Amino acid sequence: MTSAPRTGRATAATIRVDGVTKTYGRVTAVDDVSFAVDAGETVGLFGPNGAGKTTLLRMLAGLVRPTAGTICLGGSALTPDDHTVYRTIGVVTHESMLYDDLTARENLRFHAALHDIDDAARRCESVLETVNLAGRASRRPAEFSHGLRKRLSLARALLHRPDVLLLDEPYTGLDQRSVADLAAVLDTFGDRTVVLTTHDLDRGFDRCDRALVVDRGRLETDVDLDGSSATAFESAYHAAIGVDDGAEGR
Ligand SMILES: Nc1ncnc2c1ncn2[C@@H]1O[C@H](COP(=O)(O)OP(=O)(O)OP(=O)(O)O)[C@@H](O)[C@H]1O
Repeated sequence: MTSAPRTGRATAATIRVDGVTKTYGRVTAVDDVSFAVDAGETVGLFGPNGAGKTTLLRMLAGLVRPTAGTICLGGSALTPDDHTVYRTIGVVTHESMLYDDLTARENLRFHAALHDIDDAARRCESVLETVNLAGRASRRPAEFSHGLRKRLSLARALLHRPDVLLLDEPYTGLDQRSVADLAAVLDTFGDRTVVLTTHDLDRGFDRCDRALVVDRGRLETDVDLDGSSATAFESAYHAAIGVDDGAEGR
């Protein structure tokens, strides 16, 4: 069930992370991590609080610069000055990156203009429909609940039809219905590439093809979830972070 990191696979990797480290002063948030994600894979970054999941995801998104190592997206190295590669990714992080004084529709139109999206007006309406916010398009995100803001952030991330979607804790703060809506949206994302962080072993297991378990900044194991049961994954997860089954909260 536990497989080696897929860095040696023959297929062209959409994402390649090589020897990436991130330090903040004396804190090593991410410690010499390497992995690859193939086109069309959905990969979950799992691990306890402070493991380094968000830092890794933010480095993939170009929001944080690695202290050492390289990250390539679609064969191009992420560099601070080359913004073209960022057009191929959509990001949903804890910071919603929404403008509270614009309506939901205006937020999307603004983002569409930044990305020079063809047929922007129609695309914005289509994405609002996708995330089930068409009826609230004229309202401002300041009036939205956490779940609605998350949906609008997702709409913004999908707008420019990215090849890769990066989601930081997508399930946090969502009710059952919103989780189901998110699943439906991700289903429409089809065979494109998704990397997400989560504490939710069950939902992560349901959604992901692969789990990368991170602890204290290190990549501890790489689990093929398609070939695993939920129970086996849970055991592998707890073994990787060095605690007995059930001892670490979800
Ligand atoms: N901007 C920062 N400045 C200083 N330390 C940071 C910064 N960002 C993260 N860290 C530290 O890096 C380590 C990894 O943090 P990170 O947020 O990546 O973990 P995480 O796995 O996402 O945690 P959680 O599940 O709690 O969100 C932690 O020790 C954290 O305190």
